[in-house]
Amino acid sequence: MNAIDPIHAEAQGIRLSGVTKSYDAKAVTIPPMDIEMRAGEFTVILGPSGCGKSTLLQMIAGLERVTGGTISIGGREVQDLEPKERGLAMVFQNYALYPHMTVAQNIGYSLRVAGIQRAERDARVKAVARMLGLADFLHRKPGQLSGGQRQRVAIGRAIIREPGVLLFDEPLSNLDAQLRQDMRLELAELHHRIGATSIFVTHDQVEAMTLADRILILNKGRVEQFDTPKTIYSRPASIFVAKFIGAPPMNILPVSGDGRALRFGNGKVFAASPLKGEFLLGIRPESIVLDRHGPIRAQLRHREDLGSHMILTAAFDLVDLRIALPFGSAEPQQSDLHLHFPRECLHLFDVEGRRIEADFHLEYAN
Ligand SMILES: Nc1ncnc2c1ncn2[C@@H]1O[C@H](COP(=O)(O)OP(=O)(O)OP(=O)(O)O)[C@@H](O)[C@H]1O
Repeated sequence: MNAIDPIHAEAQGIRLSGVTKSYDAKAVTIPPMDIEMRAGEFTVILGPSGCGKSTLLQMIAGLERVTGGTISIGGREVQDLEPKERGLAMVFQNYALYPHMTVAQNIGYSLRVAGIQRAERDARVKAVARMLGLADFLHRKPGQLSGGQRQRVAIGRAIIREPGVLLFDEPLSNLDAQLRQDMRLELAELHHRIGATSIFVTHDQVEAMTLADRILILNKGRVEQFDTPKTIYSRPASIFVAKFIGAPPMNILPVSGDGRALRFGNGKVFAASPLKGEFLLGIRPESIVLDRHGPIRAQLRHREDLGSHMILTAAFDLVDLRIALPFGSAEPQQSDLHLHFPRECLHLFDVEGRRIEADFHLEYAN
């Protein structure tokens, strides 16, 4: 133990090979999955309700059995081991604290079970409590704490044994918006201090973008993309990812290519490109530029002022375009909008919704 960071874990890498899960013979919840999380990495699992986030986390934790495949932690196969034999700890959404025990007893519980001497236990409980800002509450019962303090106790209880892997299942979802934000920052800092490999399940894309080294996006149990927040945002691997990250979601426009150009907007806008067939072009609302000389025309239908920014909805060709304007931008004075789509902000997908890297540039026909 070192004097500044009393809790420091030996981080363990995690590897899933061909892991599958079926709760019953009729449906496959997780088709074969191969992923690897590096030692010390912070992975956020993100996806819509029912996509299998908790199932995946619980298989790693050992609370659900795998139907097939292997899970290794630190190079050791664990899929047949009990949760307590896997060298990990878990923090849940409902804190599951012992109500009759004090904060100190809750945090130190696993050390007591492990037969660690009182003096050492007390010293470690105090160190963890200091780290989590709980030093003044050690003698209180969970019922005398706020939601955020209770969640810190649950985290303290998880980290005190210095697990190589920490698993979080929506730990912040019961907290109000301000507390969520504070706890998010605390968790990020804690992760850096402890150094454990962390896996965090959430519905919240802001949590995912701010906490993760890499985000694992699941769709019906399949991995859509597993990459850094920056890459997920700037080079989404599919329309599913493109629309899942970012609010309002990315605009998607049908385009068709004749081998020389991709045309959209009644053929008035085209992209010189050798692609042939039907495609989908994506542009984020915040990437569209209002520009008096912009060659793309759209009809303003609706505006929503959100304080920090404004969202315009405008009819373009057969779709409604969403346009996000930062706070302080000049508001359009008429319903006839002139827009510009910067080339570097355009994404191209095939009709199945998979990203295509293609060389093209926009041109306009008058
Ligand atoms: N014990 C179970 N028995 C049968 N089916 C289950 C069981 N647990 C989960 N499922 C099913 O497996 C699928 C994935 O569920 P899971 O809870 O992993 O999703 P999730 O992404 O965590 O969802 P949410 O975000 O709503 O918590 C769902 O279709 C769910 O109905």
